[in-house]
Amino acid sequence: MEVFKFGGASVKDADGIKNLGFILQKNLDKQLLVVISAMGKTTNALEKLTKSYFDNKDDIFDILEEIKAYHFGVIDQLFEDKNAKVFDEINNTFVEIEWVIEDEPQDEFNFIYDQIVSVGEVLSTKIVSHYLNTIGIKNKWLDARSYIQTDNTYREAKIDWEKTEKLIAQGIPPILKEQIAITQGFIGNTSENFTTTLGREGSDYTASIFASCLNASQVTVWKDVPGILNADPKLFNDTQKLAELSYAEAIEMTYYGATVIHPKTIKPLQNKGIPLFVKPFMQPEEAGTIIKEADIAIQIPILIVKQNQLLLSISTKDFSFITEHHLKDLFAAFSKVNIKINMMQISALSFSACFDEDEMKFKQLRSLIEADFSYKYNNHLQLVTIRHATEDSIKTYAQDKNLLLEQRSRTTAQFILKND
Ligand SMILES: Nc1ncnc2c1ncn2[C@@H]1O[C@H](COP(=O)(O)OP(=O)(O)O)[C@@H](O)[C@H]1O
Ligand SMILES: N[C@@H](CC(=O)OP(=O)(O)O)C(=O)O
Repeated sequence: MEVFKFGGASVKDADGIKNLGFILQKNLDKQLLVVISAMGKTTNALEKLTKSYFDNKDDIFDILEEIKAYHFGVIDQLFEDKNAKVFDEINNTFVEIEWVIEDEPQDEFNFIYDQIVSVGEVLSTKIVSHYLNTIGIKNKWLDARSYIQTDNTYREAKIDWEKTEKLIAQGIPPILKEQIAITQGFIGNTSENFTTTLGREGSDYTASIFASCLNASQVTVWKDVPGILNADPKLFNDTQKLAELSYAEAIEMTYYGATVIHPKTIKPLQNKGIPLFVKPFMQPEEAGTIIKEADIAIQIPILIVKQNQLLLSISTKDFSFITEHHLKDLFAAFSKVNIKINMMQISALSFSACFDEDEMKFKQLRSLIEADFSYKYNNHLQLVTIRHATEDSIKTYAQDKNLLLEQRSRTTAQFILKND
């Protein structure tokens, strides 16, 4: 069997959903499980709605109406029969949000976030499933929450692999023998039956979880790019496609911040030796990129840019050396507030760490360290990583820029730059 994953960009409008149908039509000879994200920028809009609800703002119903209008606009274009069941089903799905926002917020933000934001994937999969039925592609809509079991770390839920594997391996193969399965990316379920989400852009990871538990022969993620390129085409011209990548290189790229695939996606596939294809949904016949176990020499520099970085420089209050004892306390503080360090450097008198800007977490971190340490920081920075860097690539992307910190290893050069 195979797993396909369609992201938000591929199902952002009626034409996108028709194109998905076209791709599936060409793959009806396979046993297929299809994972789908929320349509277009729906997750961002639901995030905005959740914040507005939590902050008791007045614009909450306007935001909801906008999300509704977008979804009903798409189904209006897809379904000629205005009495089709899908209209009622989508309406009822929105009622789930209305129930939540009817009362004042009582629960913590992350819990509420997951109950509301998860609805985006429920909506998109219901629409796609009904549409496929109308064009004669027999399919079964599955609630991913009946399979993907997690802990209760809301917004960043951890998979309970044992339970998940059992549910998927027992429940799904008989369905795939009969028809295509359509399910949601990004969402899971706790043992108390509450909805969780796996972290932004987590649908790629969902595809990988299903594939691993079903021992799929391959996974294809359908994207708005020709495959994995040596840089984000939204930021750079003249990018080149990488036809093949090793699992290790793909893990490194996503670790350093290449957003084309969710960082947690590759490992479960690598463990089972399942190849991952990244293909363009607009040119489905194209080869795209294959990620697999192989020794693949990379011939060109790969460029990864992370925006909105904060560089924090920490010293002891009496300007004594930074010792392992200090580092132990500092790492404990970073870990406690859940800040992931993207790059760090230690000198005699200071410890510097670069991480994604997050006002709330940074405030918590400062309150943990300021009794023992003094600090200064710069924000709105860029972290540029060049894998397989050449002198030319370093000259082009880092030299003559406002450089705050750099680090180089045999394969990777990293630069923290101040935006001009
Ligand atoms: N190295 C890269 N190669 C290709 N695309 C990249 C790369 N780095 C970042 N991207 C971005 O990833 C986007 C596709 O990923 P994403 O938007 O998460 O897809 P989806 O949500 O549809 O699954 C592209 O539009 C591109 O801007
Ligand atoms: N809809 C979720 C999950 C996801 O993976 O979406 P996409 O496949 O469009 O990146 C998000 O936007 O975070």
